[in-house]
Amino acid sequence: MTFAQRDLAVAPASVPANTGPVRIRARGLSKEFEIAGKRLTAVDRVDLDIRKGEFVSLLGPSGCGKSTVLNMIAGLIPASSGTIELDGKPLGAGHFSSKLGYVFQRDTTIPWRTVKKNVGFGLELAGVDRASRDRRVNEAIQQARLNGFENAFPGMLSGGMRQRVSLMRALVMEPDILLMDEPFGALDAHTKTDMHRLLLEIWERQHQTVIFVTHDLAEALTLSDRIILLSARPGRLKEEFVVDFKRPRDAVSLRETPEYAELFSRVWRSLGEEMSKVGA
Ligand SMILES: Nc1ncnc2c1ncn2[C@@H]1O[C@H](COP(=O)(O)OP(=O)(O)OP(=O)(O)O)[C@@H](O)[C@H]1O
Repeated sequence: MTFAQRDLAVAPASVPANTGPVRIRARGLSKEFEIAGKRLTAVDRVDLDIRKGEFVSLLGPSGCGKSTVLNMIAGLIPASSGTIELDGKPLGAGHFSSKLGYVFQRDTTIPWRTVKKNVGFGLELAGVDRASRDRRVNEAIQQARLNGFENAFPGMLSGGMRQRVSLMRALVMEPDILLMDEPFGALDAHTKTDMHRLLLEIWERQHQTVIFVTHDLAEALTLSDRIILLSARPGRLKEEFVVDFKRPRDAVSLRETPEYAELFSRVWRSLGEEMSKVGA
């Protein structure tokens, strides 16, 4: 199925996200770093089950190990102990699966390539032929409302537009698992909300399995099916929250509902306990 066909095939919204098969399973996942001769436990025995098509946010205070968990799942860094399985098969460090797409917080656009060439970079590396590449890139550019900027260089774009380029560069590869590390952390509130709308629009059609790292509770509530709260370092599982607001969601009007306010204050209290440990 092409990017466009898949995009048009509206996924059944009524299927509860948390009853599908487990795609990513982590057991006893731990990571120790050595800093100036001292061992630091960043992540401590984390167990995760992320189901097919689920949108899960990893939330926690700064430095609690969220990115470290994501990087271990991506195979970018090895775990000190524990296991990670993808569809029931062990996933070792360095085994970056073609099923996985990764979007980083920092600007990863390539300054000397145009928008079109940035979006198509992965397809080019994968050896996709010119005609299919052009078609897929053009569709992605339309979808991200970047038309008119195909031949612009990243330096000519706003931060939000650059992040849309990075997002589409990952999505054009049609990953069915998307790992996102505070992708909108550097954007102002309005641009961030625009990105939430774009991501929700795409996800609600394609239902990728998403792990989204953030320390922004409003963002986690807007986007996710489930929030996994990590404790202050060393990152341990503290609490899980099911976010069952109906979909499709509107990133702005959702925040005006009583359900949102109720869940926000519940998670806020638990997150606040961990935040205060960091500050102490
Ligand atoms: N490569 C590394 N070498 C040494 N220490 C590291 C390394 N990467 C992360 N750490 C440490 O591990 C801990 C967890 O870091 P991590 O970046 O995973 O946290 P985080 O929850 O994603 O933080 P933030 O929200 O601020 O991005 C921190 O104390 C950090 O200093």
